[in-house]
Amino acid sequence: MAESAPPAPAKTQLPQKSVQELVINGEELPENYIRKDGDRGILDVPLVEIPVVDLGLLASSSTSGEELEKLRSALSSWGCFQATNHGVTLPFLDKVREVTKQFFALPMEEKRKYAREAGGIEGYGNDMILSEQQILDWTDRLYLTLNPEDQRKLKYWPEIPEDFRQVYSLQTWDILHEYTIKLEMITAAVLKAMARSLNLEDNCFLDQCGKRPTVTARFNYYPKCPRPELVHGVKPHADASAITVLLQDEVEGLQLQKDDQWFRVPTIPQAFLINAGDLVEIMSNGIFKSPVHKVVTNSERERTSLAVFYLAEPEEEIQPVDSLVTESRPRLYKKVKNYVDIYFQYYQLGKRPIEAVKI
Ligand SMILES: O=C(O)CCC(=O)C(=O)O
Ligand SMILES: [Fe+2]
Repeated sequence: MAESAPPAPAKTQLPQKSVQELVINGEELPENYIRKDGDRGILDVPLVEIPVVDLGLLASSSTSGEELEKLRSALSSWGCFQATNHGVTLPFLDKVREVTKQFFALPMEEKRKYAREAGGIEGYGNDMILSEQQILDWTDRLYLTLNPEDQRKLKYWPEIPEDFRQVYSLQTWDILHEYTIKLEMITAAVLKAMARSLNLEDNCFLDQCGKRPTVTARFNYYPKCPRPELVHGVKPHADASAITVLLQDEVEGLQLQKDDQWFRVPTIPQAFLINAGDLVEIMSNGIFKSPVHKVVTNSERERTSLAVFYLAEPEEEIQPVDSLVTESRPRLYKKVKNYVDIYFQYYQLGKRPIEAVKI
């Protein structure tokens, strides 16, 4: 990154207990989960109809004009869209949802085999503790690197439920591997269409992310919370990715901020919610928005989701595409590499990481 060096990262510490254990033991809400901001009673916000984009139509040149415009408009206003007709069948999506639920339902000693280690990021655990004052999110997670394949840490890939790693139906690939491959195609098609929607060369966003982009998966589990208004499922943030592909279950919880107002995001069983991340906001010189979002929990139902982050190769330089910098639209962001490092350093200070690269 350029001149302004961010502060050194705090060492991640091992969490004492998963949120699930707190719930099982019927413990009082620990102090370090209770929000100190005054923003209470926020569960009942308006539902927003996020634009739905048909990825099949985007791909076909005879029909793509209108769909491209929908994509462009959705990403420049909301920063996200519901992607349908993406080529992944509903039974397969349901299978992914099911193994996610099965994993978090395993006995604690089984899940602990995949526990995150001190100083590490990957594996199973609760919110990563980055600073002492941090208010923890009401969530447990399993965090894995999917790509490049040679960087997978298979010791964190659950063997139970067995579908997670082993044979799915007649194929030799495991579910998560298969899901990774399907998402590779979808993310490439979407990043190309995003470029095309701005009259740019198809590969201009993809190329900036490098030949070996990092792709990570975050399986999120939000146990029921006796006092949902006191905690965050996930506190407000924007993603460090180029794009994020989110698979929600049937329980609502995601909220999106636009013009200082929060909106509930609906769940659509056959759709992915795809959002722009900070890298796309930078590359598009601010035309596409990396939306601030958060998750609220509820006292009646637990919720799971799977977020897949398509990131850049760490050493690749990301910057606004030349032709999007004009006299009327001056360059908004500096050149940046290793954005994930900057991201966590600013996040722990409660700042929006993208501020670090604004000109
Ligand atoms: O659980 C969700 O719906 C969203 C999770 C999320 O924002 C994230 O993992 O970055
Ligand atoms: Fe997110």
